Amino acid sequence: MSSTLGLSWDQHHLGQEVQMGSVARRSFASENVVNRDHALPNPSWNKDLRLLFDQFMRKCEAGSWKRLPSNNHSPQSFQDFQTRFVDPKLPKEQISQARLFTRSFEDGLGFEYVMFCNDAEKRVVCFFQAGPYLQGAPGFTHGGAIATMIDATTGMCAFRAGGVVMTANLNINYKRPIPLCSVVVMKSQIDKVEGRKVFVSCNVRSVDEETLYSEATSLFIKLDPNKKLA
Ligand SMILES: CCCCCCCC(=O)SCCNC(=O)CCNC(=O)[C@H](O)C(C)(C)COP(=O)(O)OP(=O)(O)OC[C@H]1O[C@@H](n2cnc3c(N)ncnc32)[C@H](O)[C@@H]1OP(=O)(O)O
Repeated sequence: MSSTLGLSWDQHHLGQEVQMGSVARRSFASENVVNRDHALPNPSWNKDLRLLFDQFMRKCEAGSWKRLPSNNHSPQSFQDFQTRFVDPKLPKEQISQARLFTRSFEDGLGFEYVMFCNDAEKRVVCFFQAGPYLQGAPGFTHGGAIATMIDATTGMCAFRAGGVVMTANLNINYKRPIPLCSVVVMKSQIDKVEGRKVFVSCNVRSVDEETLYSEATSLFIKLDPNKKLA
């Protein structure tokens, strides 16, 4: 598959590391939204996801890896992005409705995941549990959902290395179908940076690493602060 997917920095991470379990309450338009950190265990996480999470939290204590928090919306970063790259005359109403696609499902139904980064090695690892609403072929995860998570993971990798980027190209080889509700390990790394181009690769494997589900390469472009996107 070759596609151009994804605004590939996660406007909700933006390099902020927050305390585990922290909950920020924001008044947003007329509604109050509990904007919690979704990259923490919840009752829908299966044993594999919890084990991987615990294993990497121990690596975080050792110092080389960092857990990346993840909220479903962030008015401030949205606004910063819009001010820098988007025509300010575009309608603002939709901002209050905006949610990060991958965090828009109820717990356990869609994308359950946590990412960890190792900035020194320019790597990001994502542990992803595909919920039942992500079905494609019966019993298996939809290819678009897999592409979304590859885009999110490689995008985070590019963002950590290069700042605000967008996906210009994403190529995926789907080698084995991913059983629905299973956990997979997505490992991404920066291959090279040429000017504004950031090349990232990614593989998706089973928890025991025996099965290679997908392989991907992505090209991200660092946004030019002097160019508007729209
Ligand atoms: C957690 C993650 C959240 C994910 C949220 C998902 C949100 C979304 O789905 S929306 C995002 C989907 N992606 C997009 O919409 C991007 C659309 N594309 C664009 O806006 C532009 O093409 C953009 C910003 C990528 C690059 O534009 P621009 O800054 O003008 O760069 P441009 O000058 O054309 O190119 C820069 C260099 O990259 C190269 N390049 C650009 N695109 C490509 C490409 N597809 N393939 C190869 N090279 C490319 C150019 O040739 C040029 O190279 P060089 O410097 O050697 O001449």
